[in-house]
Amino acid sequence: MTKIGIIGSAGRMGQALAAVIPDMGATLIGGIDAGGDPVRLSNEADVLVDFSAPSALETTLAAARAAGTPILIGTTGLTPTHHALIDAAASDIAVLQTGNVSLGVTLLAKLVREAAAALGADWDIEILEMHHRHKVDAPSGTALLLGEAAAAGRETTLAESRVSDRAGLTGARSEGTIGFASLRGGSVAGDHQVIFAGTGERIEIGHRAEDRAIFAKGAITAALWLVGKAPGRYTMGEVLGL
Ligand SMILES: NC(=O)C1=CN([C@@H]2O[C@H](COP(=O)(O)OP(=O)(O)OC[C@H]3O[C@@H](n4cnc5c(N)ncnc54)[C@H](OP(=O)(O)O)[C@@H]3O)[C@@H](O)[C@H]2O)C=CC1
Ligand SMILES: O=C(O)C1=N[C@H](C(=O)O)C[C@H](O)C1
Repeated sequence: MTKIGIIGSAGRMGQALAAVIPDMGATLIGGIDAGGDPVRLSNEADVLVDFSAPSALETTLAAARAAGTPILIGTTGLTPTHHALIDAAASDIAVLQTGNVSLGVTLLAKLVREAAAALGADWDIEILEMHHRHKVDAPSGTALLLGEAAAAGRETTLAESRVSDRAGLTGARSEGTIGFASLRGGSVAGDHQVIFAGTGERIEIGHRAEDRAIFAKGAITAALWLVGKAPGRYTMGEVLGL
């Protein structure tokens, strides 16, 4: 059976992962939290699953590379520097990083890309997300993933079109921008809505996560898929055949 090591094992996602692993033909061989040793875990595991904090990523990737262990990265709040580290690691090991491991959001991203391509820049795109009161990063990794899909549909980048800090006298909306709004409260597992606002009509498509089990199952499916893959950076679309 495939041996899985978890980075962030005592957290909300770590616990959700531990609950699904026995039913997915895998074994949980260990996990670490802040202060834990990723080197030993990387050497013992066939694949690592990371749902922790951005500050953990550099040492985790170094340990995974040294051991030749593939890794699924679900942690959000990553910066361009983290993405550069992931790109570098992908020259030695198989890596899949995504802001959302669910089937539903992976399909939603594809639909958003198609809609953005079909509608053109005079349809304003706004992305609304709501998460539980404990979440520490905003916009969510999923919202950014959906924004990237929308930008790709328009043949541009999110870096060129992102607006996520409206407050005060903002001025009118600039055409072609992609706006973000973040709500926090209660125990919401993760709601995302993409709004295409035209003149006189709107299209709204979205996804609601009702339980973290969908993330845990998606993460383990992806982790098992990564075992034995050549070094490189992979996507959930490739895992799910979408
Ligand atoms: N991609 C996806 O589909 C999903 C992504 N996520 C993301 O996963 C991450 C974790 O979410 P969640 O489980 O709710 O968060 P929690 O705060 O519940 O858990 C985070 C865990 O990571 C541990 N941790 C912190 N720093 C380190 C470190 N340096 N090394 C190892 N472990 C560390 C914490 O340990 P300690 O308490 O000791 O600090 C804690 O146990 C977030 O970034 C979240 O956005 C969540 C769901 C789905
Ligand atoms: O922190 C969470 O809980 C979640 N984080 C991910 C994100 O930032 O999009 C995925 C999911 O929405 C839950």
